[in-house]
Amino acid sequence: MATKSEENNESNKNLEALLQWAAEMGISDSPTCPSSSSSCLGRSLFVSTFPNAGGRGLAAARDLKKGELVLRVPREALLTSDGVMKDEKIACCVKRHPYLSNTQILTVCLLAEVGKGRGSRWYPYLVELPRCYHTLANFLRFETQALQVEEAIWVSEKAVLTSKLDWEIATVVMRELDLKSQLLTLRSWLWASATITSRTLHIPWDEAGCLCPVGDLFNYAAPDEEIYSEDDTSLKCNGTMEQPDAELLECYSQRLTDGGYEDDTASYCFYARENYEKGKQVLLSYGTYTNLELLEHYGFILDVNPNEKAFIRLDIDSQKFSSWPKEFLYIHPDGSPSFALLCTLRLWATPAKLRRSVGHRAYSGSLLSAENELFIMKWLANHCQNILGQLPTTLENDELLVVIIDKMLDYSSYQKCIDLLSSDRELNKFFQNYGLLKEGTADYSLSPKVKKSLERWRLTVQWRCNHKKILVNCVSYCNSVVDRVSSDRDFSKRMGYI
Ligand SMILES: C[S@@+](CC[C@H](N)C(=O)[O-])C[C@H]1O[C@@H](n2cnc3c(N)ncnc32)[C@H](O)[C@@H]1O
Repeated sequence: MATKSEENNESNKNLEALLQWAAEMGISDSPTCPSSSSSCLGRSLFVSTFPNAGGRGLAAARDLKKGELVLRVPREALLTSDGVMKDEKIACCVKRHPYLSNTQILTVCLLAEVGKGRGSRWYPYLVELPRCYHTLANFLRFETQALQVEEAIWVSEKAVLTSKLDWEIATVVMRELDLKSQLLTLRSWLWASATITSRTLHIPWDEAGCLCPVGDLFNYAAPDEEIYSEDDTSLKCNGTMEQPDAELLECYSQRLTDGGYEDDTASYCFYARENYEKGKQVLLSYGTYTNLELLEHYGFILDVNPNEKAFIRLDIDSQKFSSWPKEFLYIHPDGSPSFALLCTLRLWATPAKLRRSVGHRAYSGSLLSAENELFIMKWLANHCQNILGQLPTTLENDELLVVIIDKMLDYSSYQKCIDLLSSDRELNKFFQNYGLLKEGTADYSLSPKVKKSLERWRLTVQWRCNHKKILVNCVSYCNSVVDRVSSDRDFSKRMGYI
């Protein structure tokens, strides 16, 4: 077995080979001043490791100015379905199966290129791809259940089932392509589709996107809040004060990226989203995602995510009271209800015969009456508390569990973890699942398989912690509004309650 230092040497060599190949393909971080260097990086960017912000990523090689072009990747270097299908055999095979989705086709193309080994024109890129992903489709049952929230479990189970179904359908084509047996497995499919969901970038001619060598080394930062605010009613209501405009939302989301394919130079271009000091990590916004979406598509979550939303089941038929779609009814990370949720609750708490006459005020975000506001705030606080009470563990439990899992991930031997086992039932269950609670197992070291599972489990516990924190924040938020409205008559007057 290779030692850690042998592995590091191997990985450095692979990275050097990638950067040299990329330079030969015309990829450059100095697009205005081409150089004949053996690496495509070094003038604006360099590869570095950021243990708490995405692992391997790109850092500024000099002070960078906001808006500066920092990397250009020519179309020829992009791994796209049409690029791979220049290979006649692959093209013919794929074309015989018109029912395949664009994403299935790109997944098959990626596996076909991997199957070519050194014969692939993207070989130096392919060997540098991660070996393992923590996107939801890779979660085992135990890890999925640990999300605790029914809707989140459903999203996770759907991701697992969809991937399996996609694989079953695509297997026929992969057989026809004579792919090696190890590339035909569900495991390989999950690897390839996670590579695609977590690394592709948007291109105008293929909805599956493209794999962008070197450009896919940028780690993620959420888009700036000022670009798009959920409570921006002009955006959501589009003048009618009633229906959010899907086209407008789409157009806003398209702007939330710091890179894009440019026809005039036939290349993917990346721009600095802000000023960066030399040595700082240069980040890219892949789009606006909640933590569950980040977990589903990218396999990580952000502890501070301005786009996080806690969707809660309302137990009321919200459609009867307002025209807001369900996806607009949620709680912000600071505990405040979304504009649409507030509006819906205010109308729901209004007597039926008055609803029509106060509708326009509710839709413009106005409070309806002190009584109405007190009622909905108390109701919402109570509702969040009930939801928290029904979940199997408390926020405090979960926070402790994350600390314990971190310790376990630090320890290489099972022996060292054993003391921690008595502290948590869920932890015992985890080890039982892997048959590690039998006598005589204390000397085992944690296998890579168990470690990967611990990492995925940590993500789910971290996700539910964040979700519970939002519900707790909502209770505090509602209570503070209740206190203010009921105790401060001046405030109530000022706000037009009385
Ligand atoms: C496009 S790749 C970025 C480069 C990647 N770190 C690598 O080593 O190849 C996207 C992946 O990087 C990781 N990542 C990106 N941004 C992150 C962040 N802010 N926090 C944690 N992980 C992040 C996730 O694993 C994600 O799926």
